[in-house]
Amino acid sequence: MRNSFIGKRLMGCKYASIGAWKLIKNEASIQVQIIIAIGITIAGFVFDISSTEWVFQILAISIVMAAEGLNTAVEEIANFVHPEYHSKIGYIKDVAAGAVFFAAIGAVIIACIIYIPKF
Ligand SMILES: Nc1ncnc2c1ncn2[C@@H]1O[C@H](COP(=O)(O)OP(=O)(O)OP(=O)(O)O)[C@@H](O)[C@H]1O
Repeated sequence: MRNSFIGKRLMGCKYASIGAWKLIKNEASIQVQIIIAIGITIAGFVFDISSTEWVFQILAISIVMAAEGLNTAVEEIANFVHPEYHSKIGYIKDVAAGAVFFAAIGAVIIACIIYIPKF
């Protein structure tokens, strides 16, 4: 079963869920984003946002968290392959963090479009 096509896909899901749990358990930035995601989800129920608004809100939360997870992986690789100071490592880390910044800006804009008209 483990070596079958479906077995390998199921094992992939298992490893991915373990990775997600490691991110939640070990990474402060992901923990902060989970708190923000819970807060904005409660706001979604309080303000009774539409199905379309839910879709964009869930997409924004997922994209920010996925980008943050990938940024963490890049940081871990960089620290592993070159623990000492190097300008290239600094560049790599800054560029990876920049990707999270793009996702976060998009999420803030989506939140403004959804919630500002409700006040
Ligand atoms: N080995 C290094 N060589 C050069 N610059 C580095 C190095 N490590 C970190 N930096 C610089 O310091 C910044 C912060 O690095 P750090 O590894 O603390 O990332 P961080 O985003 O603060 O991590 P975390 O999300 O775990 O708090 C990087 O964006 C980079 O500019």
